[in-house]
This record gives sequence, C-alpha cells and structure tokens, in this order.
Amino acid sequence: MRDPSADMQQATHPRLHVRNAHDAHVVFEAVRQGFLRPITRRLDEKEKSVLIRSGAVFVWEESENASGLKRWTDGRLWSQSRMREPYLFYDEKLGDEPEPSSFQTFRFVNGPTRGVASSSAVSHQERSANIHRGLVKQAYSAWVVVRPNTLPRKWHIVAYFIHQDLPLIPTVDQDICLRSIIVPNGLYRTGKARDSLDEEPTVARPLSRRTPSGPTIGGGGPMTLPNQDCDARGRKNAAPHSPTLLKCAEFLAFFFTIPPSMPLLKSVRAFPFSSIEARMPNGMVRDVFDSASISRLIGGMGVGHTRYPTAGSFNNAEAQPFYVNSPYGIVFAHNGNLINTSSLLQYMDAVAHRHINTSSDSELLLNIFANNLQQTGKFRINEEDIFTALGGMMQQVKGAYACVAMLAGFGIMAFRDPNGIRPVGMALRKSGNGHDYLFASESVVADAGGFSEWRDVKPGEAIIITRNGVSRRQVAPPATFAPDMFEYVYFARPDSVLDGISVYRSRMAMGDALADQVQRVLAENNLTVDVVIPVPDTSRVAALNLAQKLQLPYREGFIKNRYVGRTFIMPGQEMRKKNVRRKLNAMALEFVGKNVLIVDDSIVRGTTSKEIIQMAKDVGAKKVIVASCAPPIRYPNVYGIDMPSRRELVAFGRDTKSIAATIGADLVIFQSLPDLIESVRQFNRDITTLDCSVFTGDYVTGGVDEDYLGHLESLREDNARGKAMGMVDIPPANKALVNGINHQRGSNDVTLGSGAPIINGSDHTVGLHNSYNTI
Ligand SMILES: O=P(O)(O)OC[C@H]1O[C@H](OP(=O)(O)OP(=O)(O)O)[C@H](O)[C@@H]1O
Ligand SMILES: NC(=O)CC[C@H](N)C(=O)O
Repeated sequence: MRDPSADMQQATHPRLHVRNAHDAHVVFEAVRQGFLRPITRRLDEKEKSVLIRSGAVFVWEESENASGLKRWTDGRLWSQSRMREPYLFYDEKLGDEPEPSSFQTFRFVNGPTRGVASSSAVSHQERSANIHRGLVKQAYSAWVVVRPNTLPRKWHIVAYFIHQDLPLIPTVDQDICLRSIIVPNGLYRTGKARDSLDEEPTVARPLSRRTPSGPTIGGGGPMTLPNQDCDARGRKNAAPHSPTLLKCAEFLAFFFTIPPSMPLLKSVRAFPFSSIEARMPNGMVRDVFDSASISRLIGGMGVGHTRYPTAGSFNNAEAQPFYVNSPYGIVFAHNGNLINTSSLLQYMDAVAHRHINTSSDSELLLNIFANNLQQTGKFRINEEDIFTALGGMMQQVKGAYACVAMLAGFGIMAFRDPNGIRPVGMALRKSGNGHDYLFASESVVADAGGFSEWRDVKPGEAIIITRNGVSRRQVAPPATFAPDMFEYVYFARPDSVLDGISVYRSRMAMGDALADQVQRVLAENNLTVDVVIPVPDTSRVAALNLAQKLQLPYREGFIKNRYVGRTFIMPGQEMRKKNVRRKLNAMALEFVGKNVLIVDDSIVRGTTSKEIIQMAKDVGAKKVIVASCAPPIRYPNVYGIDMPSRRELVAFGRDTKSIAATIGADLVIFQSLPDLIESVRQFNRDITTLDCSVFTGDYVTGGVDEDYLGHLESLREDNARGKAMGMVDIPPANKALVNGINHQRGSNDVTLGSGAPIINGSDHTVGLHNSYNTI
C-alpha cells in the first residue's frame, strides 16, 4: 500500500527564528544551494494542520504558472498586517480578541530585551499593546536576480511563532548548518512583503471550523535556483574568475575576503555548507568552462589546476585537483614530480593503510600530507598542525613539488619542495578592509587577476591563509635552492617573473649570449647568414635580440596557427610531429635562395627542428643553420617536465655534427651552459644554483641513478605511454595491470608508471591540447 505521507511537503525549516532581512537571506541562500527545500505547491489541508506551528519557516517562489504558487495560504484567519521592518506581522484571530484599533498605544522600550541581535519579532511583541497569545505569522519577500537576461524571481519567506516560545526557537547563528552560509552581496533585493500575502483571500472562520480538504493546486516541481555571480562583497563571485586565470598557469588557489559579520569557522570539519564543488573534465580551459558550468562553483575560496601529466596516465581519474575527505576535506593540486614513489606507496600500504587509487604521484603526495594531518588526532586543527604535517611530509617525499591546497571551511595553503625546483608564489589585492589572496604557479596569473605584491614561496616554505590572516613557516631544513632552468628556457610565460627573475629578460639575455656563440661558430665554418628566423612562439624574444646584436634582418618566416598549442607538451610523438606541420607555415619569400639562421629555444626530441628544416628547404632555403638557446639536452627531466627517456632525446649519444645530420641541418649551434646560466642568474645573484640536470645529468635531490633512469624509461617513454593511452597494442600479458597502479614496479624508487589501464570512463583520446590531436 502506498504511504500517504510520502508526498507530503515539509516546512523549509522546522524551527527557526528569523530576526531580520539577513536571516531571511541566509535561509534563501540555503534553499538556493539546495540544502533546504522550498515549498513548491499549495499546502494541502493535512500539510496545513501538521506543518503550521510555532517555529516553522517556509520559503516559496511566486509564480504566475498554474503549477506554481501565486500566494500563500495556510487556512487560518489573521489580523491586519503590521510592518516591523523588514517583516509584516499578522496575529492569528482567536475569535475572542478585538481587532486592535488604529489608535493603538505602543509600549516603548529602550532596546532589545533579548541577548541576541535585534529581531523584528521581538519588536512586534514590544510594540503591541498586549502580548498576543496565539500564533503570529511574519512574512518577507525578496527579488532574486537569476542570471543576466532573465527576469528576477520573487521569493517569499513565511515564519510562524508564539511569543512565549520565541526565546526558545534557535536563530540562524545557533543552527549548525545555516551559520556557515555566506550570502552573496546584492543577490537578494528586498521586495514588498505585502503583495502576495495581503491578497490572500482570508476566509473568516473560526479555527475549529476548518474547511475540508480541497483539491491541491498545481503539482509543483523543484524551484529553479538562480546562479550566484557575486561574491560576499558584491564583486563577481570568486570562482568564475578561476578559469580565466587558469589559462595563464599550471595551478592556482584563491581566498577572497568574507564579511566579518559571518561567523568564523574554527572547526575544519566539512559542514554541509562547506561542501566542495568540482568541475574537472578533460580539455582546454576555454572549452571546458562555460558560464553555466562555472556558475555553480560558488564560494570564497578554491583551487584550480591544468594538468600536464608527468607521471601516471591521462586517465580522468588523475585529473587534479585531488580530493580526500579525511581528515577535514582536503583539495590538492601539484606541479612537479616525485621520485621515491615506490617506497611511499609501500608506506601508504603497510603503515598508513591508505589506498591509492590511481597511478598519479600527486594522489600519493596528498595522501602523505593527509595522513600526517590525521596523526594530530585532533577534532579541530590549527596552522601549527598543518605546518607540522607538511614538515613531516617534506622529510618523507623526494622530488619536485609546488603545491596548493584547500582545507574545507578553513583556508588555503601553498608549499614548495626544499630545493624549490618548481615555482609557486603568492599575491594579494585590497578588498574593503581586508585582502583577497592568490597562490599561483606563475606571477602572470596575479597580473591577470589584478593582484599585486607577488612574492615567491621559498623552498621548503609553507604559507597558510585563513580568515585570521597569513601564516608562514620554513618547514623543511635548508637545502640547495635550485629552480628549474627549463622554466626560463621554455616553460614559463615570458611575462612572468619567477624567483625575482623576469623570464622575458632572461630570454633576451639568452639571445644576446647566443649571438656571440653564433658569430664565432659561423666564422669557424666560413659561413654567413642572410636572415634570422625564430620558431614561434617561445624563441622569438631571444631571436630578436640575437638578430639585433648581429645586425641581421629578423623575419617571421614561420607563421604560427594560433589554434594549435605547444607541441612539446603534447603526449605522443605522432601527435607532436603532426602538429608541428599544422602549427607552422613557412613563407617561401623569406627563405628562397637564402642562408637562414633558425633560432629555437631548445632542441629536445628534434621533432620541431626536423620538420621545420624540411619545410625551409621545401620552400627554397639555400642553407639552414639552427641555433639553440639551450645546450644539448642529453638527460631526462625527472622533476615535472615530460622528457623521461634518454632514447627519445636527439642529443643523447650524439655530438653536434651528428645532431645536425639527424635533423637535416647544415649546421647546429648550441648555447654553452655557462652562458645560459649567466643569462638567468645575472638578474638574481642570490640564486647560486639552477637545476640543469637535463644538460648535466646532476640531479639536485639525489636518488636518481642509472637503475632509476632505466626503470623510468621503461615506464614512461612514448611507447609505454602510448600503450596506456590505447595508442599502441598492449601484449595480453601486460593487460593484467589493475586499479591504476603499475604492479610492475621493481624495488627501486621510480616515478609512478603509466602502464595503467584507462579506468573510470576516461577518454581514449586526450583532449589536453586542442581538437587537432585526435585527428
Ligand atoms: O625538439 P622538440 O622535441 O620538438 O622540442 C622543442 C620544441 O618544442 C617547443 O615548441 P612548442 O611547439 O612546444 O611551443 P612554443 O610555441 O612555445 O615554442 C620549443 O619551443 C621547441 O620549438
Ligand atoms: N604538472 C602537472 O600538471 C601534474 C604533475 C603530476 N606529476 C601529474 O602527472 O599529475
């Protein structure tokens, strides 16, 4: 038999004292966020008799549709309304009380009599000649701006109470859920409460003679909830900016100020209202975030990440930020690469008893941190506990990691490995009486978001931002500071300043230094060049300086297709090769009959040089000389740049002559390492070391030996990755890899393998770069 109570509506809140407009807005916001339910159809007689009682609160949307609610009906008889800002009050007619005359006398009081913030209901009580014994109804309405180009909706709140009961009814502050709700400024605009209630046809009948059940009007449906596009201070909501800023960087975390009127959450337990919203599909930032998808990302803090996989697979399950629910709820984004993952996995298994579900080193790193935090055993933690957990983590973990994290209801943080290999910094901007904060992998993000006072996180340092302010701590013992040289050569945006060094200026200096080298080698080889041509985009800055210094014409002989991204970071040699051709077009006029000097920032696998040299020759270049701003790259990068296999490097086991022959150049000229280092260091002498391991084979963290490199190659060279991506046939024997973890790891510490199968419904095509990559 069908349970008749199954379809019964419930009060939006069973017991709540709404004191003022703010309280009403908090309840509206809880409804909007889906934590409380609105009333969507007219109350039937049973609902009226059960639900209308002291403390009950109802939210409903006014609608002209037949299925919606036009006005509020509770079947009771009410006095005329009294306005006690911002609510209208109605006393229930008990049948034995005269209607108060319009010459009513009021009791004047010196101030609120309750030990809580002033309340319209208390004021109503104090201004009435007699304390009303029966039920009192209060009503308020507000317009809700749903989204641009849509009509505002009118939301109503109706609350019932009995004066005697009022002091016992919890307020919004006393409600464990509602007290953490943040109401975006300007989202709710006061409407006239009178409209829909006063028009209600009140039938004069005594309480004891209620009408029998009538037909229910309308079936109703879930209330359409508006989007929030303002943050707590009335600016645009924080989260929608993040995709724009993410286009500039690897990761970011932001923390926007929240009005002091909101209670500070001292506990970091994840209340229902500090729930974490996520959007993490595969693809370009501009494609995966449309306005609809980001409008539900609300709140004052968040973490974003654009993944460039350097460990594990391209599985959707490895998309960042990662989340663990215990302790407290942590969201985590990582740039870099760990090198002792094997022993860390054993530790997770045998000691921490935490399951790592993917082959991502970042998931592992997060769990090490979470486990350390868990060990505090505390119900509430503070900054000290976090510093301790991070300090412990830095002892356990080896490799490169620049990270941002968010603790639900608590704040955001950033930290950097003890060698500071990968970059991360912090910026702020003024906001009312406080500041908004941002952590990002590159300073350009701060510029784009209107933040200033960029400050790099120091190696081994952790910074935590909460509503209490900013706390910093050196959590790891001092180690050699060695930022990755490749950030300056290729990776970072030229308009970023990393560790006090302008990437743009360093690239200019690389061009200057390379000019001297070119002049010398050309003379040695009895060669002259007619024109300098950059390989867009990265090398342009250096090439222009080189041309100016050598007083040679500079021509943009290759035009870049702006819809094809960076080829070097594409996964798979076929994809990279195809896209070089798609990306660059040689203009014959600039090449024909000339000795051209093509300047590139680096030659890694030689994919680009090989293709463009052929293109230059195809359009009639006489001689093609290639100059590289970086020395020959002969060693893998194990710190977060995806060149894990020596065999794939064109300079591995080759001298300059043989490199030239392999890529088809008449001559290749490389920058010397001392010149490259000087090009960067001259802008910040405090940096004594740069990680140049790809040129030298010296790895600043230690722990990288021949065994490690050999194993890394077997896991992550293109062929192995191709298998993981379904691009290469996997021998049946190897298909036994389960759970995203590569069980073939040996006892050596290695970067997590990519031999993982594609799980969790991830794409077999990698949408990381652009739509061309699947063609
Ligand atoms: O020798 P390779 O393995 O080809 O790698 C080096 C090339 O890759 C990069 O270009 P990319 O297309 O990634 O980006 P860019 O537009 O920033 O120069 C880099 O600028 C070199 O041209
Ligand atoms: N740099 C990144 O975007 C992510 C690095 C991390 N090692 C991963 O492969 O997920």
